[in-house]
Amino acid sequence: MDSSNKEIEQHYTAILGQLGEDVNREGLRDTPKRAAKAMQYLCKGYRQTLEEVTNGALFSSDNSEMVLVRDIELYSLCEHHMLPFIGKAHVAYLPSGKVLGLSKVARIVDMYARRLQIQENLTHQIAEAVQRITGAAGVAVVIEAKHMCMMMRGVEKQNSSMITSVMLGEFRKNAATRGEFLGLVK
Ligand SMILES: Nc1nc2c(ncn2[C@@H]2O[C@H](COP(=O)(O)OP(=O)(O)OP(=O)(O)O)[C@@H](O)[C@H]2O)c(=O)[nH]1
Ligand SMILES: [Zn+2]
Repeated sequence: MDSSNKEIEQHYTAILGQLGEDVNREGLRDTPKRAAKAMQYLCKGYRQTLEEVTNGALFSSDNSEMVLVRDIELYSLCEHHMLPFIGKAHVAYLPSGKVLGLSKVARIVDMYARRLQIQENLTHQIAEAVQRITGAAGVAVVIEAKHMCMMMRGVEKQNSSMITSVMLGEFRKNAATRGEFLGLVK
């Protein structure tokens, strides 16, 4: 990690120079190092696994009613521009013998958000991971986010947001279950 940080740092120095900056001025002296560290943090999901972030926090339960964790804040980077998209995720599942530690749902969201993403794939990856780790009868994920690449540049639309959803298992098959979920996250 240290040697790759050093390399990223050197690339940032070159980029700053190419952008017309004086890379030796005081305010920028440590900027390549800080930027490399920040980018490593924003992409730390590449170095995590589902097993690691859930840490075995899976508990036996007879409850088969919907578990919903809503309004999980989310910071990711779009893979097209490497600019942030920011929003919230709602994640629900129908337990089938096992429930997941509450915080682990948010940790799963973060693990996939802290990579270069498009929102559709992020939504899908979270749903598949929750399904895989819990063996749930169904999983639903909705993400609503604003993309800086659409706001700060490009088409420059400040008020649009993107909503994506993935429904697996019972949430896909059963309109009433899906309706209950959508009603709760509205
Ligand atoms: N579907 C989807 N598109 C995204 C996401 N994030 C960014 N984009 C879009 O990716 C597209 C890339 O289009 P290009 O034409 O290759 O790139 P560009 O010239 O920078 O496009 P503009 O943003 O329209 O200026 C743009 O339409 C972005 O809005 C995402 O999460 N999902
Ligand atoms: Zn983008």
